[in-house]
Amino acid sequence: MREYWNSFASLLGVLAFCQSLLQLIFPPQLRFLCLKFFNRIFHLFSSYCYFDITEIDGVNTNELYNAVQLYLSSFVSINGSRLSLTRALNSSAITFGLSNNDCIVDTFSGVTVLWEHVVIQRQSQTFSWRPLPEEKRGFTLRIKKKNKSLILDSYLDYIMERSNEIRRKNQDRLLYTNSRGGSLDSRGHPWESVPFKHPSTFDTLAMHPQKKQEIMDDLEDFANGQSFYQKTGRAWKRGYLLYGPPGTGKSSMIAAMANYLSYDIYDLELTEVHNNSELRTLLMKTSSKSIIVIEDIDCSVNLTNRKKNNKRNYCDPEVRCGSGSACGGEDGGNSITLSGLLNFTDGLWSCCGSERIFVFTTNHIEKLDPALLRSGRMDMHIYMSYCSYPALKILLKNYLGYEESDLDYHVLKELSDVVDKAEMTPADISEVLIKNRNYKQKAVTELLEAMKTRADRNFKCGSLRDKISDEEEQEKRALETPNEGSEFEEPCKEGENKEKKKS
Ligand SMILES: Nc1ncnc2c1ncn2[C@@H]1O[C@H](COP(=O)(O)OP(=O)(O)OP(=O)(O)O)[C@@H](O)[C@H]1O
Ligand SMILES: [Mg+2]
Repeated sequence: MREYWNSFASLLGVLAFCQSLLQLIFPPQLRFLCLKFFNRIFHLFSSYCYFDITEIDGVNTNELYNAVQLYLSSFVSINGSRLSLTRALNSSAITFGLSNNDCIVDTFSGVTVLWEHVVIQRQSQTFSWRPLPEEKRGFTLRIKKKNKSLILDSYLDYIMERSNEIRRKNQDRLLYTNSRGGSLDSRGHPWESVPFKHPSTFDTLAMHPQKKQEIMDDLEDFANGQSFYQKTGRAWKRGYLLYGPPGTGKSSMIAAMANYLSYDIYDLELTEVHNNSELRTLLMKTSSKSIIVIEDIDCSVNLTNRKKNNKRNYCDPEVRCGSGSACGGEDGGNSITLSGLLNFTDGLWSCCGSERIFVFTTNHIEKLDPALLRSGRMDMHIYMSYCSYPALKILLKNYLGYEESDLDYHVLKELSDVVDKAEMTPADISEVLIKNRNYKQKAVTELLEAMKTRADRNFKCGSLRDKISDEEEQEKRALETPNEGSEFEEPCKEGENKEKKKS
């Protein structure tokens, strides 16, 4: 045994001597070239080839890296021996991942591949125009050279598909916001995200069941319509305009849509967008299977029609000063224009990515520019109305567990008579029901009382309004030089005006 150790020690000595000799003879550059050369030779004769998938590709986030990470996380918990566990802020799901510099084997169509998660420290002196993560992360895929075509043709596509599926099914969907005002994070993203957990669904949404079904069918058709959109040459996107008084469920409807289709939501805050090109960047960074929302579009920014904009926009950075210029305009330096927004929803840029839904909401549809409303731009205009009787029944069921048959016939009759006249929003009604949800009878009685009071008030206000506007009308007509002949037409005009007011 001692002899064996002696010869091993002398061998090490010889090796150390050879190494120092080599270092003496070969300068470092030459050594590096030699190593590279031997590496090449090794790869030439090796039966394997390698693919590096880095987390950041130049300056952009590499989607394939995220997809691989997600894909591996689906089976790494069973096969891996050393795992990294992560849980995003506010998320309920724990994600398994491959530990740093660890490997895992996968099989696809009978072919075995090896994945290695490579993590190295980033050199601090590396120059970058934005902060980069401290570690360089990537996956290395090792496959047999003879299987290269199979892997490149189908395996990577399969990974992308699977990762999308996994993300939709297992992971929390995300609610994105651009509240950082255009600045990018270390991975080059202008959006910030939190897990999306809104409980609103089409079941909890109080609206006419037929209208609800129409919307659900439309969403379903859209989600399954890839080949239709392809065949007809249309971008795979759809626009919904939700309008109606506050508290009628526009935001709840968006949440229900996202939950129904399992889509992410991008809540676009227009006041945080400085110009049209920033808007385009935001659009480019949205993923497919998502809903892009602009709430209260009438009050977000001063969007006037394109003609007016053209006149006014001598100070539009994109027209004159070049993108990013800081020349202020009427709207205090915010140079996002209606045409920019229209391009965002409808132009060439709107179809980067696919399967996306645009939803705009407003309380005042009459304030919107007709260009935004023309058909093809917002495919469906959905009026979210005051609570109707069918919607009221849904609220009674959801909040109190009351079916129609559980309520007294007379109470039902009273409710159905007064609900339209009361003009109460589902938000108003749900407030009354929540307050008394432990005393169901009391809840119904109080609701009926509240509705009657509102209906009474509306009636009085309505007749007062009619009276005032009739007087105003008469005064106006008196000032507009009345002539004898016009008296003949008077009753008819008045009738018309009343009709208009009603509508
Ligand atoms: N149609 C509805 N069905 C069920 N609940 C509703 C409905 N409308 C409103 N609500 C309730 O009222 C609350 C406010 O509704 P929501 O925020 O969706 O209204 P909104 O129309 O978006 O209002 P705003 O125009 O002020 O943004 C919600 O939390 C929800 O509980
Ligand atoms: Mg809302």
